[in-house]
Amino acid sequence: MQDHRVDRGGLSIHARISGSEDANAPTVVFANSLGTDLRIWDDVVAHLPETLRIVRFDKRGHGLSSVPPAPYAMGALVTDAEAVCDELDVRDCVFVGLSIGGLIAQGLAVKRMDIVRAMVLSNTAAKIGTPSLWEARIEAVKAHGMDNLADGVMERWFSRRFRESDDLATWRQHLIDCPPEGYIGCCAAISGTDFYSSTASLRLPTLVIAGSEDKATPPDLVRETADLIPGARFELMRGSGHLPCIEHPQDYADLLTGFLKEIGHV
Ligand SMILES: O=C(O)CCC(=O)CC(=O)O
Repeated sequence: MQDHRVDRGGLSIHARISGSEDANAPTVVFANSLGTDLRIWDDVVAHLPETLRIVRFDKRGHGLSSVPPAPYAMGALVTDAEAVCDELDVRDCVFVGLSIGGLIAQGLAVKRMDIVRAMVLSNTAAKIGTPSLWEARIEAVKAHGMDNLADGVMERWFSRRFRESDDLATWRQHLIDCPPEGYIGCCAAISGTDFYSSTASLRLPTLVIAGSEDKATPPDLVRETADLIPGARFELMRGSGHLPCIEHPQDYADLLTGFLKEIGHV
């Protein structure tokens, strides 16, 4: 495993490579969700074929990346992902994006077909929420901090079964540890993003994953985005909330591996 720092004009984006050390190996890139860092993929990565080169990164304002002042533009988040891929010589990858990571995937696929050969859009949509929802979330964080948000977020992130387990505390703490500036910055980026037209123009192999108990991006919303892309396959993970990679990592890895086999990436 190698950690990298990708310079973005004074900002530093933290990236991690695991799996194959061969830069020519088939590559899978993972982009995570709001209020999380690249550790959400740990248990999925452990179940993927060893032949893959796996690249993960913390978007700006999250994990070990820099925290510039909010607000952030979606274009900047997409350019961060592009810079990570260019710096690490990623071409023809399968780009897996969860929630805001899925927005980044859609933006990057439109911009850089040489980088993205296929996408996995997980618990995401072409447009997530409304500007008023995001404005209220931003004001709540400014007024009361991350702790105050945590109970509501856990309800949207996880199924009831998971919320009653001992594992919840770890992920709740990750959310509370997220820098408020980074969280607010990314809320603003989501608020300003509507990819309906550009995503409808995409023609590349796409797997779309939803969680039956996802209250942040419910299955119907996710399916609507799958329907925009001709040939996209929609999969519903039963008993999962917004973060199926944490709740059911083996099943999630199996879905990814099946898709990678279908498109000849493993
Ligand atoms: O998870 C995301 O990236 C955005 C959707 C969201 O707001 C999830 C949550 O409720 O925290």
